[in-house]
Amino acid sequence: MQLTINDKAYTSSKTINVLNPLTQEVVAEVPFGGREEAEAAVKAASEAYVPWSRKTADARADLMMKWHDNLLEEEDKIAEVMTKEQGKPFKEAKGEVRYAASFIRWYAEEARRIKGETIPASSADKKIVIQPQPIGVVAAITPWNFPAAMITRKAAPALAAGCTIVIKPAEQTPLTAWLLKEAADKAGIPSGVIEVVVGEPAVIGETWMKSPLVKKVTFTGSTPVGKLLMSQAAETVKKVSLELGGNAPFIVFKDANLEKAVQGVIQSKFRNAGQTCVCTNRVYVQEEIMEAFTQKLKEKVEGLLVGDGFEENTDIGPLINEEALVKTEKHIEQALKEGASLVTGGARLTEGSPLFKPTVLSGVTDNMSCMQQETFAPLAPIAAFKNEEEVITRANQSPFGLAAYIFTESLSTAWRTAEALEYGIVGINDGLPSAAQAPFGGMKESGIGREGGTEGLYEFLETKYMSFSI
Ligand SMILES: NC(=O)C1=CN([C@@H]2O[C@H](COP(=O)(O)OP(=O)(O)OC[C@H]3O[C@@H](n4cnc5c(N)ncnc54)[C@H](O)[C@@H]3O)[C@@H](O)[C@H]2O)C=CC1
Ligand SMILES: O=C(O)[C@H](O)CS(=O)(=O)O
Repeated sequence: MQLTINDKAYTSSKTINVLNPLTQEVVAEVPFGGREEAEAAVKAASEAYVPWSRKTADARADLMMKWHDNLLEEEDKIAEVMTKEQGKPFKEAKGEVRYAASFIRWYAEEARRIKGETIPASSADKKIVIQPQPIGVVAAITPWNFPAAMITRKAAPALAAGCTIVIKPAEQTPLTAWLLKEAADKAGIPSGVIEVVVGEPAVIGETWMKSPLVKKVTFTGSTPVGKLLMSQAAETVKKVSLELGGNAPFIVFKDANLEKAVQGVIQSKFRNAGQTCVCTNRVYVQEEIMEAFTQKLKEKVEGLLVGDGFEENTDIGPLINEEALVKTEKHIEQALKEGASLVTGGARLTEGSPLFKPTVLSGVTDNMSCMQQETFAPLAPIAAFKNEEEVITRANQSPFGLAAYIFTESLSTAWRTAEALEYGIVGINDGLPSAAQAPFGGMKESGIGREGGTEGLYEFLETKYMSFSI
């Protein structure tokens, strides 16, 4: 695959192999850039910034919609590449392409509604006007788990605001990123407005964080890397948006609709083989319904098909790498050693396989690693709770605060519990709350800022006011 920066081929002679996580086969060999490529991308984005920001909102929006249309036209092609390099089932990959495109559409519409306002001045001879302005060149660093949507969730609001953007995709999934870039080029989005650099994470990251041309950094990935970028941003006081790790509690009250609650666990736990930052990581079930809920969940989980993402009925594909599999095995082993019980699953499909059986543990306690840490795998540990006050306290006992889920048929219970939970996203009888129009993001160490919604647009705008003496 020929990657370019500002329409010029990489100078880096280094390459990496993109591997299929299911088969370990080489999907493609791609150039692996470093400082030179990172600097060239920022230079191109900086040169493209003034012309792009001076286009009318309509002009930017029209080009964005052409990009949107190109993605939908190439849905199958992009999804096929995504399944090959990331492993998610093809049907999920197609859904991700549509989800990714939805951010472009939503922000193309928002571009036309970036408004200022006037403020009544304290004296008759003054007028005060607020004028939102684009922040400038944006640097985005994105993860492997959503190779398309995590790019457009950053690039779409940035372009709508009038910014240009340099993007470093995860080294595991550069091909999807490149297809998005090609679709943008085909839409007529000028060179330099979106630049994609595949290469050394630490080198590219440090180059962009040190560059005075980069005004904003937006990152989705692990909390440790997010903290590093935040510290690097301090040197030039860059604005940061961080979407980091999670540890989502899924709370099932005794009055919950059991069918809905079980379906909610399936949706929020096993999507992308449990490799999403909003995946349920802890299931809390009120003790009165523990037996009925666990049995129903066991039956549903055992109906999930683990296998090759290109098989039509596959529900769960491979984990991204061996490290992820070993972490999952350790979480299960430790829980069982400390008294938890295996309800279903608990191992790889076969010895050494990258496929992990969807697993449910019961009798889990809060001190276990599978409850304390983000497993990022198809593991659902279940713990019992007695009452609302207790479960809220336990659910909040985490340094993370991204997503949480509540299943109950009582509006009062739902409202009280949702308000008390320290999480940026709360699904109430809903296991799939993410949407382009909603401000996605976390509290505490799950991140800073929001992506999606109008809030997501303002992450790429500076607020300026002008005071006129008339
Ligand atoms: N919030 C989310 O959606 C995600 C959370 N995670 C969490 O992170 C854990 C580890 O996953 P990884 O893929 O290893 O995440 P990671 O944070 O290492 O990688 C995410 C992105 O950061 C880049 N990166 C890594 N080190 C960097 C550095 N020093 N400077 C600049 N960029 C750097 C990577 O190349 C990739 O593009 C997962 O198990 C999960 O718990 C991972 C991916 C997405
Ligand atoms: O980072 C993630 O895991 C995604 O943001 C999850 S979602 O947006 O697809 O819900």
